[in-house]
Amino acid sequence: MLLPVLCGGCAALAAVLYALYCWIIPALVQYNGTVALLWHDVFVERMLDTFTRSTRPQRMLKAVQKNATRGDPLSVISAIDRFCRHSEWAMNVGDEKGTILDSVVSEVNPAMALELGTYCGYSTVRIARLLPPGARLVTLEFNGDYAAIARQVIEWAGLEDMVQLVEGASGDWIPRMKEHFGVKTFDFIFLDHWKDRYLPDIKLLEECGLLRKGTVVLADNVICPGTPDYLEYIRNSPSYESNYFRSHLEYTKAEDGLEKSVYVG
Ligand SMILES: C[S@@+](CC[C@H](N)C(=O)[O-])C[C@H]1O[C@@H](n2cnc3c(N)ncnc32)[C@H](O)[C@@H]1O
Ligand SMILES: [Mg+2]
Repeated sequence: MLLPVLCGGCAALAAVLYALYCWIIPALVQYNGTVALLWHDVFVERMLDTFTRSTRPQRMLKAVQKNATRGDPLSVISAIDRFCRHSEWAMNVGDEKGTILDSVVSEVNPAMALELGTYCGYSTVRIARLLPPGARLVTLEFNGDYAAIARQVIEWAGLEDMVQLVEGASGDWIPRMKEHFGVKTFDFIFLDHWKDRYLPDIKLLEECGLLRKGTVVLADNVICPGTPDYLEYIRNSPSYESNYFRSHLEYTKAEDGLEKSVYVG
């Protein structure tokens, strides 16, 4: 009498677990940004780091060394995108938002560009490959392990001559930009570091006189994880003309986007 009930219970539990594993978790991870970040950035990354005794940036670098051609930035970008779509998600701006980034960089054609948040150098390579001859990109990363990987990725792409990768925190380095790099103002700035730093750092860039009339500031992840205080400021300040580019969180179908803001003085 008890056996059929127990077997029925086990079958129902197995069906629920199967549905969770095959449909519910994958759908949540694809369409819900918060779940996606928790799943990929906390759960999966920690598990893979433990099992492989390596880090995600190290695994990404290996994918570049195995699949990309030295001196060919596009092949580096493709190798990273393939790794992130088929092996492991990572917090690069990604292929979908990357095409928006490309079009803004091409439109601005900056002689002097700044990136806050290098990680493994994916967006650095995307930006640097589009710069005109003689242009420079300064990119800031405060995590020494990420910076070491990014240097190798940038070198693999053959772009080391136009990129200055600085290891340090934005709050410390922005006030030293003029004196240290001989920068007058930036033509293009890509904000993609921790989201609670967007607002203090744009204000710091203003205070330090690093923006000129026409400087274009492009901010990633303004919806997911989200930068509400920055959006409130940049959209309501008379010093900027601001537009939202709707897209998706890197390598998922959850909504995210880029905010392009032109400094008008
Ligand atoms: C989202 S990742 C950058 C991704 C990269 N832009 C890309 O698309 O390939 C953010 C990076 O910013 C770095 N970061 C966060 N806050 C920072 C700060 N205040 N100064 C410098 N680096 C920072 C983090 O260590 C992390 O590597
Ligand atoms: Mg980002």
